[in-house]
Amino acid sequence: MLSHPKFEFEVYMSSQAIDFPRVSVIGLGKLGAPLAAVMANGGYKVIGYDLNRDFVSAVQRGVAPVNETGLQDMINKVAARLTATEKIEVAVSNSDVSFIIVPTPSKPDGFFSLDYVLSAIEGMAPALRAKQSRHLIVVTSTVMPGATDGIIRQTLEKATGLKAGRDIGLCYNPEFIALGSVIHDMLHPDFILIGESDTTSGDCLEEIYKNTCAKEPVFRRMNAVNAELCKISVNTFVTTKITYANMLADICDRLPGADVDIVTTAVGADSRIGKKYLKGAVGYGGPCFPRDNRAFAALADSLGARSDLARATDAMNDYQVERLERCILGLVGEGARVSILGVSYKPLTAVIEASQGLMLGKRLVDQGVKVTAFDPGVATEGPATDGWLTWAETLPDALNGCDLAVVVTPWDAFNTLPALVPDQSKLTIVDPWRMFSGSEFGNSVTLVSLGRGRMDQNAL
Ligand SMILES: NC(=O)c1ccc[n+]([C@@H]2O[C@H](COP(=O)([O-])OP(=O)(O)OC[C@H]3O[C@@H](n4cnc5c(N)ncnc54)[C@H](O)[C@@H]3O)[C@@H](O)[C@H]2O)c1
Ligand SMILES: O=c1ccn([C@@H]2O[C@H](COP(=O)(O)OP(=O)(O)O[C@H]3O[C@H](CO)[C@@H](O)[C@H](O)[C@H]3O)[C@@H](O)[C@H]2O)c(=O)[nH]1
Repeated sequence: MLSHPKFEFEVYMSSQAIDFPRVSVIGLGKLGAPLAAVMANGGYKVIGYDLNRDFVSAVQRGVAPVNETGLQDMINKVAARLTATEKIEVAVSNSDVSFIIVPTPSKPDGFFSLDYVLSAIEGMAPALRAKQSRHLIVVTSTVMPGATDGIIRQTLEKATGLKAGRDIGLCYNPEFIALGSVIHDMLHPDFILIGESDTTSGDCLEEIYKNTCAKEPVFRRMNAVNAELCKISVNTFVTTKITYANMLADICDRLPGADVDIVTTAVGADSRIGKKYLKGAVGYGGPCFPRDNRAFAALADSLGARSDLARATDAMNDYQVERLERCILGLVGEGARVSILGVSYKPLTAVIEASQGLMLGKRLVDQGVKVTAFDPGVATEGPATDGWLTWAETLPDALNGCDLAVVVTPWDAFNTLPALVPDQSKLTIVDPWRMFSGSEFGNSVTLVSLGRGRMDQNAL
């Protein structure tokens, strides 16, 4: 269902196996499964472990346990070096380095929970205690600043009787990957972030990445708390940048003659700012970005520091759904039929966590609008919405009989819209990503491009 662009990982595949260190990956989910494959691709012998037996069985059979671009192709190539086990002690005793990549869900106070990480460490402890050689534990899950050298270290030392940094290595080593391009991002990282308990552990990780990345990456090595703060800072900074572009788009909506793309293209040409993640459109979603500013603010609160910027970014991101809703309600009346095109949080993924499309749909339904949704990447039965939403199986079905369609996720598939809209039907298309210029559609279609000032401000 999802299109899989080809990445050039084939040419980097190590031709010979590297006997040492052997790698285990604890948690074979959206991040862990690709990491296991990339480590095997770099030449390492890799053994995976997951509580989910289906994932273990999939890896044992050479099948990708999660849907990620290029993952199955890579698993096919590295099958001889990649295996999995249902026993955590087998994973630990057959490896020298363990990457822990289990969930760290947000708690109501904004902090990330360590329950899964600590439970994984406790599960590993008997096998770690029994080992004759020094093991390296690498926490890859996103954790709060202070966690690795705090409760994680204490739990590890208590459960194993080993001293971290002396008898056993402990590193924090988060990945900067985006879903849909995880393998590409792992092979071509901007930098590798290592928070280390000791130089030997940091050196070991550095050596691993020299073999697994497509070319020698930039390394940033530091203590764990700096690395933890760095990870969450990258995400909060980038979300603030996206939000800045969205704020400009909102202003441009209301400013006749203004065009947010022209403004952000020029602003992004300043090398201090840069053009990436500067598209004024809809709010950001997904499993990572929306929670990071809340965690950052919670951290600042706990320390007595101010976090106005993180809170403002979070609040402004919430406002983006309201902005879209207001625009749509200004264009259609109660009882109208609105189609939401795209509920995945971005193209090329089926993930619907913090989906702008679903949040918009709920708000519109609450206002008496009849809402249908379609997404090229989400299963045809649609997400569980307790029936408040009608799910269309195809794009033509979604357009059939609707008064307004809004492109919330800019899937390439929506470029076919002009060819699908029947000439005679009256339809308004709201285009926050400015995929269309207007000339593609016949006279029966009203195109509302957000982020471009219009003389008609009724819809805003
Ligand atoms: N997905 C991303 O884009 C992304 C990016 C950067 C960082 N992260 C971070 O990586 C971590 C994992 O995220 P994910 O998206 O891979 O999650 P996921 O839910 O897709 O996968 C986690 C896996 O861990 C397994 N698991 C849970 N407890 C376990 C245990 N005790 N032992 C073994 N396996 C266990 C689960 O069964 C699951 O398969 C989180 O901290 C997340 O914040 C994710
Ligand atoms: O100019 C942009 C770029 C992205 N987005 C939105 O931002 C969200 C996140 O997109 P993306 O960064 O592609 O995906 P994620 O998989 O969420 O990855 C982010 O979150 C991960 C988990 O922390 C980090 O590892 C990555 O570096 C970080 O990019 C999506 O809703 C996008 O639509 C925008 O709104 N405007």
